[in-house]
Amino acid sequence: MSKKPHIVIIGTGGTIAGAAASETGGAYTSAKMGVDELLSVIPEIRDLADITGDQIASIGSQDMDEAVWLPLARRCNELLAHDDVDGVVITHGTDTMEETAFFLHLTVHSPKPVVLTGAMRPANAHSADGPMNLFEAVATAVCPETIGRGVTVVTNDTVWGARDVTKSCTTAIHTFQAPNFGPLGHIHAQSVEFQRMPQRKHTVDSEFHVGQLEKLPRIGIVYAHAGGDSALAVRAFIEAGYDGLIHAGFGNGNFHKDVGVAMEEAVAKGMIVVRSSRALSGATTEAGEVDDSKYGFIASGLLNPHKARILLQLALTTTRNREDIRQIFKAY
Ligand SMILES: NC(=O)CC[C@H](N)C(=O)O
Repeated sequence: MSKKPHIVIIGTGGTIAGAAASETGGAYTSAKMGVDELLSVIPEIRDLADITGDQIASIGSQDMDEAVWLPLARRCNELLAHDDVDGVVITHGTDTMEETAFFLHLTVHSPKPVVLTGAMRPANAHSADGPMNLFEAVATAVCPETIGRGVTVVTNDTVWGARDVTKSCTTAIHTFQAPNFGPLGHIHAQSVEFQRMPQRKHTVDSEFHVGQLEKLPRIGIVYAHAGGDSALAVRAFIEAGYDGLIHAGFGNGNFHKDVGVAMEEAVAKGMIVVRSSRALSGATTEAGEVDDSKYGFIASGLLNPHKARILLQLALTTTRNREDIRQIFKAY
């Protein structure tokens, strides 16, 4: 009999490890169960792989930040460098799962699978989605075809690419979607079928290294709405000495004229200003109503505001040159 793959499951918390007061719903608390307890609900996972559990945090992912991201990326790099580790599965709250996935997509330097999963229903709820999601995440991590596809998210029988996936619904178990391209693949009866590869640079081709980094550049996000009040938020970030700013704009990254003035002030102070969109799909393009070359802004392309923030944070660890950063937004 051939040796089973070795998968490390890293726990971070979230609803998948959450406990509700009642099995039929209602209030609950995230991050109550450790990896071993999760595994005890689905012993069949051990038929797929030899599993080692590792707990790096126990939080609701609304509290996720660089204090967890940096050690998590280092831990993944460390583990995957070992010949006897075939992949990593990370259990995570769903609120910021897409951000952690994209951060790792750009900072883990291995072709081996890194698969994030979570749940919308607490572990002790009826029809909890966590056990099947965890089982399918491990099935994806042991699948040889997952190698080289970058960091993935597995939920609801579906494999999503870290760059594309977003939480689209506040409560439904089919919350994860990739509005522009759809999933990378599907899972049926433990077998994973892929349809496509991510095209942009990631993992082994990434130039971003978290090595000894203790913190990330400070980037604020400002949300567009009818009226120009967000100019106040832009100026608050300028005064706080932030390194950059993402504008979650209207449609193709448009901004109210008063907010545009404040964004130009940010550029004049040396901040990098990226235009993204509050729309759910489509790219923020350079050739729209805004001429970025006139303002010194950068367009985020298909990255939503919170993923554009991560790419800008990492870009600023390598360069402060606006044109270089513009090229980074075209490459990743
Ligand atoms: N469904 C969830 O995982 C959301 C729970 C929690 N807010 C988290 O993201 O960790």
